[in-house]
Amino acid sequence: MSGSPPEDSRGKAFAGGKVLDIDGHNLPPSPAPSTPRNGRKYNLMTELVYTESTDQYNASSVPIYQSATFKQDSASGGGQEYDYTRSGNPTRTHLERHLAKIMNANRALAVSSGMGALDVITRLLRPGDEVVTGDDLYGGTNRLLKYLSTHGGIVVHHVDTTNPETVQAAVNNKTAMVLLETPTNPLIKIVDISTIAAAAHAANPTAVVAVDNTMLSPMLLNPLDLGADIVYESGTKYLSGHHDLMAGVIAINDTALGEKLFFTINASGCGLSPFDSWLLLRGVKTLGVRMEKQQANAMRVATFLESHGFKVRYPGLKSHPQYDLHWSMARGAGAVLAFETGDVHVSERIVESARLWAISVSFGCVNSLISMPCRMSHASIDEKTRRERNMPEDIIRLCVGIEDADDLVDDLSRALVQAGAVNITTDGFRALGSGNTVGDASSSESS
Ligand SMILES: Cc1ncc(COP(=O)(O)O)c(C=O)c1O
Ligand SMILES: N[C@@H](CCSC[C@H](N)C(=O)O)C(=O)O
Repeated sequence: MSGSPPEDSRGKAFAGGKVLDIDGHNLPPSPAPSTPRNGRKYNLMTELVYTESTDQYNASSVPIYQSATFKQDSASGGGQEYDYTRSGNPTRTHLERHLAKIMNANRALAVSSGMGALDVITRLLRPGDEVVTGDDLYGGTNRLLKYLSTHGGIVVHHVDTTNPETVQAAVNNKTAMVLLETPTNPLIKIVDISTIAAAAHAANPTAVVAVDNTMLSPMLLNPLDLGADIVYESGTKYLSGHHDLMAGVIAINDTALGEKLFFTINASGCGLSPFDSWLLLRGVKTLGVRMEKQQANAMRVATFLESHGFKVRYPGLKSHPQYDLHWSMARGAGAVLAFETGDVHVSERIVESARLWAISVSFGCVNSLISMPCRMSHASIDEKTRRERNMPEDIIRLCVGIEDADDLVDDLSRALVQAGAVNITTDGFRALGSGNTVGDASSSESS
């Protein structure tokens, strides 16, 4: 599906050419797709901040076109780029072109939330279609898929996506979509995008492979380069980085697929607002520096926990069972990690003892968060299903921010001790039930 050359659909609309939607109707003029994906001039850290001004006054920060409608030159209903902000807005177009560039895509589309992005994508499905997806998925994704299987006539197969053969076995000629997350949320399992995309396309060439890249962001992973047809992510997380907006982003290479997705966005009215487009563009510019610091802090925290005997899930650690696979695809480990304590009440006490780490859902923000996924972000997955999918109730998720690493480790260390999560001796502490006591409870630099 991927790899079609870029095409300016706006040109077709203006030339009076017919661009038809999936049901055979004329499409409204859509804002021009981005410049070609290989049109990057600089390295990613530079491209994140570099945009060519499209403003008549050469404004350094793109203006917020806070206008719902645009005056037209004539009554003929054509001949200009924008008519109504639901269909297109200059601030949103500027953002979308910037996102397409950094997501290695021909086109990017900005919508009102990550779930809004998935909703748009799943409207490609028709009753009777099948979806193959993971058994460890963000709770909201699971909820939307469950809704579609209950009310939309879609058959959803949840399989172990860490095993490409299992995915391949689940794909058949009714499979319209393969939906992947890597690392998975919250168990931090790694999924081999290239192998699965190749196997899915071989088994059914019309199947669309969609990857949720929220956990890593385009800073660390480009699923389109690995054979995915669609990449989407919650812009609420790393892309914006400050938890001050909700946004979703979809990126594609295939022109026709892009038009279908744009049609749904315009028809359903979920395009990102001008103000949030501006905020997201501002956030993206610091994605590189934020991610570098967040990853360094996450590695420090993961190493600290592991050295004190906790079972830590983080692809930056060599102990991660899919370490090599992760690094064969990605440029970094991200800043979300999870660990278990063996006791749900101990986990609860750790979370509630933390002070610097805010008890909060979400991730990708500049400040550090701590949560219990089974009770918070993934509570919409019922307990029986969580058990069937081996989601440990005691799992704690840490979403690491840009604070001073010593402060983060010290606060966590204090919370572990206060919660009674560790055995303390004169020479240090170690996770309950994990063997010898090592480390020094009073120092973040221990072991
Ligand atoms: C992996 C993942 N995908 C998608 C979403 C949905 O994003 P949003 O909250 O912006 O709707 C979230 C979190 O909410 C998420 O964690
Ligand atoms: N109440 C919300 C929970 C949002 S979870 C946000 C984020 N994806 C995370 O993983 O923390 C809901 O029901 O969707």
